[in-house]
Amino acid sequence: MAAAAFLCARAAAAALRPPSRGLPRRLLASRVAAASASGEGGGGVEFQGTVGFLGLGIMGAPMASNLIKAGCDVTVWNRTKSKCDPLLSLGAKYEPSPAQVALSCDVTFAMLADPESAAEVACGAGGAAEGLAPGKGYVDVSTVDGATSKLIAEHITSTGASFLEAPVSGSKKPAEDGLLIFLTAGDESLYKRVAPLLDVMGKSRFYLGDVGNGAAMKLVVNMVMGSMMVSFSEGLLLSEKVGLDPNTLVEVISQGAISAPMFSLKGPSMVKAAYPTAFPLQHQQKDLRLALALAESVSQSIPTVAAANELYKTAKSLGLADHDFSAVIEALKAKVQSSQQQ
Ligand SMILES: NC(=O)C1=CN([C@@H]2O[C@H](COP(=O)(O)OP(=O)(O)OC[C@H]3O[C@@H](n4cnc5c(N)ncnc54)[C@H](OP(=O)(O)O)[C@@H]3O)[C@@H](O)[C@H]2O)C=CC1
Ligand SMILES: O=CCCC(=O)O
Repeated sequence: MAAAAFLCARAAAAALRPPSRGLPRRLLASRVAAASASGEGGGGVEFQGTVGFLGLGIMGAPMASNLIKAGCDVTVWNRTKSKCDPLLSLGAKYEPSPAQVALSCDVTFAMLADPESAAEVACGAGGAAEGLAPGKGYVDVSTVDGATSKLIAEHITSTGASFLEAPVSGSKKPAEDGLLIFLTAGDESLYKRVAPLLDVMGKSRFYLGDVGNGAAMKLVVNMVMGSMMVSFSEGLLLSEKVGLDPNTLVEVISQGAISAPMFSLKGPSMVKAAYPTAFPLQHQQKDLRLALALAESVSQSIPTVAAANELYKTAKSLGLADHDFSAVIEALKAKVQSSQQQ
């Protein structure tokens, strides 16, 4: 086994020790490094091998970075090559296509924008499937629908490799801090094999059975989140309209039964009409679109989500696709303005 891979195994084992769970990741990473350097850290679960990472956007970059900082031997690829540079500075290797990453690594993770890009990177020309073979694993952590995930699973497993879907709950900051929540489904032995890596990048993980269940869980969580954000936006605007200070509303909400980290985190900047991107609005709208299709597939009506989706679509048409999803409040403002003009 390569020295770096061994270090990764020990780092991951150290990361699994119960007292370390929930610590700020930087502290954990330095603890892991110290444990490795001192020769401490035998026993526990070990990851044996090299790790590929495809897709270095808002989420993929910090996730890959945490693996590197934990001592893993990581090879990266991104469509826009310049986004690989910070990872290369940290010690990552580079390969010029998803196929070559998959060929050179034991397990490859993918964090892509949407179903189309996830399928293209896994199954398209030069895609990961071309580099996979028996004994290798492919873990798709992108948020996609179950049908896309099953399609990718079929391509991957037809090479003899194993497949795990593992979308994440948690945004940019939890990704940086290694505090994501993994919603996994698919090959259980691959799940167990990569568990040490998931524990470097996240604070918890769920194994949900067959491929499609992780995607479904993620879409249900995000449809609730998208509707909550719309309801919160309506409250902020209404409070202002009736002469209240929306900052006080944020504080009142934070102390009561509907308190949510999302409101406390995003409320103050929303009041200032600032939307620094953690979760791009276009991805939230994609998730609502996919959740609506999921609900349709079991003939369930989700009218609140349908209404929220329309607002995110309006926000996109206002040029806010790349802003944080909290910018959906601007679609409401536009609606209020146009109704006042009528
Ligand atoms: N941001 C968040 O808070 C969270 C996001 N997610 C989900 O994670 C996934 C990634 O999100 P995030 O990192 O925020 O998104 P970004 O938009 O920051 O990154 C998207 C990534 O996908 C790549 N990509 C897009 N289209 C293609 C394509 N056609 N071929 C190859 N690569 C492509 C981009 O490459 P390039 O750099 O070249 O554009 C980039 O690496 C999404 O599915 C999202 O829903 C899940 C949890 C939280
Ligand atoms: O998919 C994005 C989720 C963002 C979050 O969980 O805060």
